[in-house]
Amino acid sequence: MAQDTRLVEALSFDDVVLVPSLSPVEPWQVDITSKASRNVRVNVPLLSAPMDTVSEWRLAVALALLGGVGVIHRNMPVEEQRRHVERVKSHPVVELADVAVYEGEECCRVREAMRSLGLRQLPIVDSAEAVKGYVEFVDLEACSCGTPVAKLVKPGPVFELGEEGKAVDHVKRGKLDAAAMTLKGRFLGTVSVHEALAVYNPALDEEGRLRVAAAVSPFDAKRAETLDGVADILVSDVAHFHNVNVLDAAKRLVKSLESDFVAGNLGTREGVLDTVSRLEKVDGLRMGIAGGSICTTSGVAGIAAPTLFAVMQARSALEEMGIGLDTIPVIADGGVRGPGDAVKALAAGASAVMTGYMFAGTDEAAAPLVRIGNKLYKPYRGMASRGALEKRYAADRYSRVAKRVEEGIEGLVEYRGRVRRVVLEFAEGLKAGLGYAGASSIPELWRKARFARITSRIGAYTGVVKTSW
Ligand SMILES: NC(=O)c1ccc[n+]([C@@H]2O[C@H](COP(=O)([O-])OP(=O)(O)OC[C@H]3O[C@@H](n4cnc5c(N)ncnc54)[C@H](O)[C@@H]3O)[C@@H](O)[C@H]2O)c1
Repeated sequence: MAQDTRLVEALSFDDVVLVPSLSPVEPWQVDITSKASRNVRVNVPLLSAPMDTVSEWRLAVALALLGGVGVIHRNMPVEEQRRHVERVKSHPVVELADVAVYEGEECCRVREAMRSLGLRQLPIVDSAEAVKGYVEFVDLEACSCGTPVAKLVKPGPVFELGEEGKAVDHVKRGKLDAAAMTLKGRFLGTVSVHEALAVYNPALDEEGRLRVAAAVSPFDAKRAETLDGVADILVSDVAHFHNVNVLDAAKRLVKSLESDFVAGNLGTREGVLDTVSRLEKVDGLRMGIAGGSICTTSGVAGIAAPTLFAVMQARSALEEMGIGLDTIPVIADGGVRGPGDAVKALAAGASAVMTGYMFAGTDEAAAPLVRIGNKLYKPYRGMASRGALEKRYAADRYSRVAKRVEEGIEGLVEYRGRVRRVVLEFAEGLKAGLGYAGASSIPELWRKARFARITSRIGAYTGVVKTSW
């Protein structure tokens, strides 16, 4: 029977798994650096979605310090959006870490990783994350006997080492500035090897400033002009980029742009072919329609391009045009609940994932904390929800009303603390995933990954109520 082209298969994250492969790498050796757009490298392939409960300067700073990129939302006047972008660009690049003390095998791993990354110092911060000093491993060779030698290289009011006798010993036996030791402060705990390393890898531009992106509508030339050259990336933020009017507007818009331009959202191979062939400049593709946890487009309009399917479609289109996945990076946007979904998106051809949900409950997300009973939450809403649309029309006189229907909901997500933990756990999950797939980098994952269809959900997330994370 001839295949009915009116019915294609659109896979989403829960329809597939990646199958394990012979692996030449340990998870901690996996390189997860990637690209957010043609000219913007990231150390963690993670972008925050331009949503008004999520992405403002505070989250964008925290995320860039951790190696990803925040996309400032456009639900505000353009001058205000530009101030958010500038605030990120002018933020000091301080590497954040708590006090780190390493011993034995762990120390050897730190030494190895610090060497490979060319790192020489670990900072000490207070609870407000102000840097109080730097500890340097001056004799890394000493690791094999389990005794890293620490030296304070930038004295300041440091910390009281308290009952952490180990730390005191190391520091005393080392070359820590004695004067600094007597100052009162607070012991701030320890971090794992990976935490210490991840926080040392901020996403920076050529001038050493934090990377940041900003959302724009292709119809809003003034916004794009105001943000061009200030934000590293301008990210198109419309539900249906594959619309003749949107394409025409984007065609005019990109002509004079200096910043990278990411087109989207797109969901199909045809959409990508039309976009890349019509626009002079496409530096990334934002793929996925209706996949988000707060998105109701599929219910309201019967339309969806599930994120995994959309990434696969982009990959076929780029292959058809002979364009490398590394040249026009694909961003998987919508429905990414954690690193497992992200590994699948990357394996399908994405260079990075975009999420609002994973960040919505963090301290740094734009919405205020809400207490209900004895539990803490943060508001989270779709950008096509009633509240978000009302705010947009009120704040932005250039907005046009194209539809009179809501395509998103407003709700609450559980508070989940600092964004640092979310990103570090995410990075560790990715490394584990690539390790299972036998890939030491994302481009290798593109080549090696094998998917399998599954007939029902497997493993965890069934029945057992999680008490952590
Ligand atoms: N990623 C998603 O799945 C998704 C889905 C819905 C909305 N959203 C978000 O919600 C916000 C509002 O999005 P928006 O695009 O609806 O608002 P919008 O009013 O900014 O629409 C922009 C343009 O996109 C085109 N367009 C949008 N929906 C269309 C449709 N159904 N048919 C034909 N053309 C259409 C029209 O030209 C419209 O003028 C944005 O931030 C958007 O990213 C995202």
